[in-house]
Amino acid sequence: MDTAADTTTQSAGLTLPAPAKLNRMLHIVGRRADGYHELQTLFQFLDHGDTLQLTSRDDGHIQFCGELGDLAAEDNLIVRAARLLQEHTGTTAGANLSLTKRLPMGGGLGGGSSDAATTLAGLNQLWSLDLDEDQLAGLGLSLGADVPVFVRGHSAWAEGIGERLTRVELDTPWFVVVHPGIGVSTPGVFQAPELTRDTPPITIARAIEGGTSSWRNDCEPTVRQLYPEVAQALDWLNARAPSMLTGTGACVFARVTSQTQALQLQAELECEHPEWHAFSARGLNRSPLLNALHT
Ligand SMILES: C[C@](O)(CO)[C@H](O)COP(=O)(O)OP(=O)(O)OC[C@H]1O[C@@H](n2ccc(N)nc2=O)[C@H](O)[C@@H]1O
Ligand SMILES: Nc1ncnc2c1ncn2[C@@H]1O[C@H](COP(=O)(O)OP(=O)(O)OP(=O)(O)O)[C@@H](O)[C@H]1O
Repeated sequence: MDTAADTTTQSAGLTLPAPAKLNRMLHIVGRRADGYHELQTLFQFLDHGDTLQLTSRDDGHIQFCGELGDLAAEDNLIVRAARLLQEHTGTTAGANLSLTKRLPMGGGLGGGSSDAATTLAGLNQLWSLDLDEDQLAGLGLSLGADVPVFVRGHSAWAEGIGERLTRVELDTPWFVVVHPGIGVSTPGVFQAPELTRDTPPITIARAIEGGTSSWRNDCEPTVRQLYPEVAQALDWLNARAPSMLTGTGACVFARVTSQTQALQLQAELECEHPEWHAFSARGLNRSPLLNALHT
């Protein structure tokens, strides 16, 4: 039994958050030749998300443990991020990666992208690789367009397919986030003929000066049409507080004025709609990942 080695590995471990994101607004301003859509969006983090435990091992093996349904290891963004870092740096180190999954998969909260970013940043530290933020964000982009914002860890205005980022400061209200218990297909939404793809581009200043009451998500009308459960959740929330879709859904979120109001709304919702899942969380302009890495 290799107790001494286990103890050493344990003491070198890290426990890090992989927070959710919200798209506080999302405009589709065009479509590229490869079919991907050009977006303008405001990203903000939530103080709610997954937790990843990372410990180093010296046999080069990447061992994952966690509940991700029937997702194959080669599709798991955590495993892919770890292998990408190994290939890029040539390190001989391996890792045990253990995930506590709280964010619904494919919910528009960016859980998979956030897990990947936490893996990149955590292993960079654990393996003493010394890659800088730009290098990690570049690697992250090859895993998914939403990964760089989680690596950089600041609220951001994003353009392109979401990879051109400008840091911003947004209001940080409480939110009630609701998953209406169904899965939304992101490719399906982006392929829908009725999707609005020609919103005129605006400047960051105009987006921010317009304020929360002017923010909307161009995917919302299409998602409402394709998924009546999302429409029902939005209508229920909108009757009580200003509410929107995040990403392509399925999650929707209500902006409220206090934690008390958030918890009251969540309790009312859980009573009337036990088939939906809800949580309350506060908006953050700095990701809890940055705080955890720099303490
Ligand atoms: C819409 C956002 O939620 C905004 O944060 C994200 O950009 C979506 O990111 P995601 O869920 O990681 O989605 P991806 O796995 O990158 O894309 C799934 C599919 O959606 C379509 N897609 C996605 C993003 C984008 N800007 N244009 C697209 O047309 C593409 O067909 C792509 O194959
Ligand atoms: N570690 C992971 N956690 C969650 N999903 C993962 C992971 N690795 C790969 N995936 C795949 O990525 C898909 C999208 O996951 P994710 O939870 O990031 O979606 P999302 O919340 O809709 O993100 P976005 O807002 O970027 O669209 C999942 O349906 C799943 O197939």
